[in-house]
Formats: sequence, structure tokens, C-alpha cells
Amino acid sequence: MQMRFDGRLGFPGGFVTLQNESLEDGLNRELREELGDAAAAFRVERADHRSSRTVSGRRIVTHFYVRRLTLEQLAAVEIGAPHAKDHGLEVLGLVRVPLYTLQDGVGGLPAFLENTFIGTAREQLLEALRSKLSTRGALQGPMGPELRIFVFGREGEQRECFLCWAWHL
Ligand SMILES: O=c1[nH]cnc2c1ncn2[C@H]1C[C@H](O)[C@@H](COP(=O)(O)OP(=O)(O)O)O1
Repeated sequence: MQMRFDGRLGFPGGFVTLQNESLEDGLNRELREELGDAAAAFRVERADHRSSRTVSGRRIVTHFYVRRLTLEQLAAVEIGAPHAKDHGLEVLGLVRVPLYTLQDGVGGLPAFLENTFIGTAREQLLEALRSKLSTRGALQGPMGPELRIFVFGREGEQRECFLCWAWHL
């Protein structure tokens, strides 16, 4: 995820004008602006689409995509992101999501989820974790016992998912 200009956590992505470009073309353009040239090494496709939502009170539809990267691609994005066009403006920095819970039951993902997120980014994160992560230990926490998220251990954490979003009017 990324720390946005407004101090909230969100996913890389941005506004797409459908008259000029497809949703996926616009999203990939936004990713290059926010993440830098390393984002050109992969492409988010229609098949990566997970969900769409309308934003209450605004004429906006947000679309959420989940794209798995290799560790090399992820490392290249993290190294190159400070040189991206939007770095220091819309984006203040990339943030890895801790996919573990410390023994105190708070540190790790439960504490991370207590941050402030833009829009539905927190729900989107949970949605992606439910659908993408494989079985290696259950996570319990502020989400309650009814939700069991299976997460990678610390080593497997390096096999990160990559999440992003696009929106249009
Ligand atoms: O990561 C996100 N997940 C879901 N919705 C998001 C995310 N980032 C932004 N948004 C929503 C919130 C707003 O309703 C719109 C526009 O976002 P923003 O970047 O703040 O653009 P404006 O400055 O409001 O034009 O998308």
C-alpha cells in the first residue's frame, strides 16, 4: 500500500477518463506515475479485477484489482518508487502490509488495520487477503473469530500480492 498525501493509507491507482482510454490502460498509466518505471515490467489486466463500488455522495465508481508480482518485481518497484513522477506529491511512500500477528495478539496485521485508510481501502485489503493468501496459520484479531484469514508466515510474506485501484465518474 502507500501513504497518501493526506496521511491516509490507500492503494496505488487513480482517475481514468474512459473517453480517452480503457480502465486497464488508465490504471497502468497511473501505476507508472505513482510507482515509477518498474511498474512497466508488468501489466494489470481485466482478469485481475476483483470488485467495483460506488462512492456515496460522489459520482465515482472505484474498481479494485489484485495482481501478484514476483519478489524481483516487487523489489524493483520499491527501489524505484522514490523516483516516480508523483513521489513526494500524491504519494509519500510505499508501505508493506504486515501479514502476521505477534504473540501479543495486536502487533502486526491487527495493529496495521487500526490505521486510517482512504475510502474503502481497508475493506479492499481484507477482501484481497481473504481471496489471495494461502494456508499457513490462521489470523485472529479485531476482525473477530468469524473471520479467519490464513496468512503466509514471515518467510512467505515476501511473496506479496500487489493491490491497486482505479476510479472513474
Ligand atoms: O485505495 C483506495 N481504495 C478505495 N477507494 C479509494 C482509494 N483511494 C482513493 N479512493 C477513493 C476515495 C475518493 O472517494 C476517490 C478519489 O480519491 P482521491 O485520490 O482522494 O481523489 P480526490 O482528491 O478526492 O479527487 O477515490
